[in-house]
Amino acid sequence: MRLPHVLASAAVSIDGFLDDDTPERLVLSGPADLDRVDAERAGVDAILVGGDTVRADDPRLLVRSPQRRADRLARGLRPSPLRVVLSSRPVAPDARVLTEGRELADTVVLCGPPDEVLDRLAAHGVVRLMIEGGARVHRDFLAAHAVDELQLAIAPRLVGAGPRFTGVPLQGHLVETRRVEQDVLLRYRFGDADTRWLAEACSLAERCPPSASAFSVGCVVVAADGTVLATGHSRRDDVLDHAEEVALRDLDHADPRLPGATIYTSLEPCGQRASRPTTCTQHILDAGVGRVVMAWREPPLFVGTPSGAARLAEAGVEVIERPEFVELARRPNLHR
Ligand SMILES: NC(=O)C1=CN([C@@H]2O[C@H](COP(=O)(O)OP(=O)(O)OC[C@H]3O[C@@H](n4cnc5c(N)ncnc54)[C@H](OP(=O)(O)O)[C@@H]3O)[C@@H](O)[C@H]2O)C=CC1
Ligand SMILES: Nc1c(N[C@@H]2O[C@H](COP(=O)(O)O)[C@@H](O)[C@H]2O)[nH]c(=O)[nH]c1=O
Repeated sequence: MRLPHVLASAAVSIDGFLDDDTPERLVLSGPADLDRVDAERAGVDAILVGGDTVRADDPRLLVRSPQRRADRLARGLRPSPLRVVLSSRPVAPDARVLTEGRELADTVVLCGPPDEVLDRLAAHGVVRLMIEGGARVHRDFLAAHAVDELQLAIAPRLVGAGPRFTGVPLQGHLVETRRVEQDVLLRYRFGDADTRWLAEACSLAERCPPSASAFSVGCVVVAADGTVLATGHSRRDDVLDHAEEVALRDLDHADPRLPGATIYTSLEPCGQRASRPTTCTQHILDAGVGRVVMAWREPPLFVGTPSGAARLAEAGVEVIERPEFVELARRPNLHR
């Protein structure tokens, strides 16, 4: 996994179009899906579009919800993510990405191949990037194998003519289908199994209610055949909840798939805790899960000597650490 983590987001018609062939802007998503996209915007560091999308749609590319803007501010972020326009020429001075919301977000214009653009954004501290189109930008980033997650909303209409959502030959892995009123959201991830499930665990960590006195962690339990058995994130059901604890709580420990399953977690499972008597390390051992893939080794912030990974390894669990995910795992943590 390289940084930034890239979420490509698009709305298409049933027949695969991103827009029609008229000059008027076509909004395919219904209100609930636009609100879902707004929540995704609030969870990234930058939103990127191509120059033709700016010329065709004149978007503002801002988080719309006042509550989400306030939540970002409370996390020490700008109210809305950095706006990035990919273009070989200057953006028209009257474009809304330049004239509107300047107090909420900056706008930069970048030019160059996807890898270079991503390196420049990473160097400026962008850990999560959302690409909102258009067709060419989606195609170029997919072709460069630079997309980690694709969110495709299918709207209930046929368009007939216009720019299509066109990719390249690339195998995706379906991680979720969700009805959003009249639209259907399809979520795909790319890459090998460990990479895509650890990235998914890090994305789940973004859902944690913020806390100054506990970590924000996400976790996915995946069977050997790729079936997701459970997911969890910190404080999911109760303020004291840990991610692995809630995921394993949802499972029957007699499930024969658990010994062959892997727990993907954005933080090393706790080996000591003050909040409850049973550690996540113990929950994992009790459930008999055979493999743990983790992103961030627990820093000695809340307990003196974090020891979860060592205890799991001593007990015969295969433990794999993927340090290239550390920045992604740290991002939702206020005290990082
Ligand atoms: N339904 C949906 O979710 C969405 C639909 N859309 C629709 O998509 C259409 C636009 O898509 P499309 O026409 O493919 O255009 P894009 O928005 O993908 O922009 C392509 C243009 O951006 C510039 N550009 C792209 N990549 C780079 C790069 N790496 N470096 C420098 N410049 C770059 C180039 O133009 P130049 O250098 O001349 O600026 C290029 O022609 C519109 O109709 C819009 O409504 C758009 C977003 C979302
Ligand atoms: N049409 C369309 C999308 N279009 C995207 O949203 C941008 C408009 O942003 P804003 O001006 O901030 O509202 C537009 O330029 C394009 O990137 N997105 C979606 O989720 N669903 C849709 O149907």
